[in-house]
Amino acid sequence: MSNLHKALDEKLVRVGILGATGTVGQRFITLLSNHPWFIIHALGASPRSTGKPYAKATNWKQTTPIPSNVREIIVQECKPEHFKDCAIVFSGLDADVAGDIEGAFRAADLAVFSNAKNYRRDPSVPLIVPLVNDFHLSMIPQQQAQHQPPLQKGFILTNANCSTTGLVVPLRALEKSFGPIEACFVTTMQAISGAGYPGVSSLDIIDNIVPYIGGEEEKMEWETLKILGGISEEDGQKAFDMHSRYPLRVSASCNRVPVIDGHTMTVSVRFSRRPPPSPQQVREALVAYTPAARSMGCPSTPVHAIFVHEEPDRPQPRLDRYYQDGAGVSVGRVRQCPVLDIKFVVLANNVSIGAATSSIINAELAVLKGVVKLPIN
Ligand SMILES: NC(=O)C1=CN([C@@H]2O[C@H](COP(=O)(O)OP(=O)(O)OC[C@H]3O[C@@H](n4cnc5c(N)ncnc54)[C@H](OP(=O)(O)O)[C@@H]3O)[C@@H](O)[C@H]2O)C=CC1
Ligand SMILES: N[C@@H](CC(=O)OP(=O)(O)O)C(=O)O
Repeated sequence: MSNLHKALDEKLVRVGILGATGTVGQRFITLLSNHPWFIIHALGASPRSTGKPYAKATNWKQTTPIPSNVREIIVQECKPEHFKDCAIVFSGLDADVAGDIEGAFRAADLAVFSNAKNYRRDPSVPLIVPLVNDFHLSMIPQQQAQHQPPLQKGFILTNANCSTTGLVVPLRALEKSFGPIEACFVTTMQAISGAGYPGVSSLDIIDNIVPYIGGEEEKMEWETLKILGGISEEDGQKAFDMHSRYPLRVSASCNRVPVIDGHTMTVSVRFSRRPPPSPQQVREALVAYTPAARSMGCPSTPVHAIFVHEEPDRPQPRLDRYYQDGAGVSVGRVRQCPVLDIKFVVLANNVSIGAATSSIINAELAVLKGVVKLPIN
């Protein structure tokens, strides 16, 4: 065990949660209330909630009770002064307000780990799915140096759209084993909780499928390229290469289905390599995939980044979304595709690995890599 791991086990790191009362915020609360390194210190939400004890402010929808250590914490306005003692600030803010609030927190030299879409396209902000592209953390010093005035500790790091997250984990595993993928068709069946609370009206979604989620297809199509791309450097300036060295084309079709949690998607891929790998080789590569976060000892990383089902009718959201506490990605039905090369089904828990769990593993990685500055570093 490293000295840093030992120090983290002995002294908990204070963290705050913005948007703590929402769907993603509640998942943060559940996961962080017994985290081995982090302790919840401050909570923020909208003016509707501020000044109230957390238990009164939130409309709790989790299957476990509100943790006793957060029930009485008074919800604050999302202003940096209330979070100045937090080494890490997680954000589950509504995208309508996340841009300004997260920007103000960064300017106050706070480290922000965001679930919102607002900064994902920013060329200085990493978009990190921790089971895939942890090395994009190396962009943070440049973001801090370019900020006016330059920052010592503050930055914004985002995680991906929940559907993108489920897609890129198996794609990375396949590219690692078989080289570039040049085309990908993906069709999603997305849970209602993806739209927050109260989200989609029951009259719209019961006995129905809604074949449109605003902005979702575009996000899947470009976020995938930023996440799977490398980082290039010219004249001392780093830039995300958007998978441009081996162009990948993604076509996404997104649907809302009457499932509470867990985004399912069907995926077909074409590899550059000829002949392409067989379904059995693909299965083996997915099972063998071990992200750096696991080898580095990030405590929230799942044992199996990808669990491959052999049964012909899995994964299913109701049965598989809480496996490994929702932290891994489930894959099944790996088989030949008569149009592209290989097709399979993916299930990812949108609120866990698709949101809060990814943010938390990103923060664990940032601590271990010294990107989050702690007195114990
Ligand atoms: N749900 C999911 O599966 C995923 C969501 N995301 C993203 O995560 C973020 C949160 O989503 P989700 O939890 O579903 O959304 P919710 O609508 O459930 O929660 C939104 C949160 O933002 C707070 N908020 C709203 N307005 C303000 C304001 N003016 N000032 C401060 N806080 C405010 C709310 O506080 P209050 O309760 O006081 O109104 C609440 O805590 C969004 O950006 C979303 O796009 C990303 C991936 C997956
Ligand atoms: N739009 C996603 C959830 C979400 O909020 O995505 P994003 O963080 O990319 O806006 C869904 O409906 O399932």
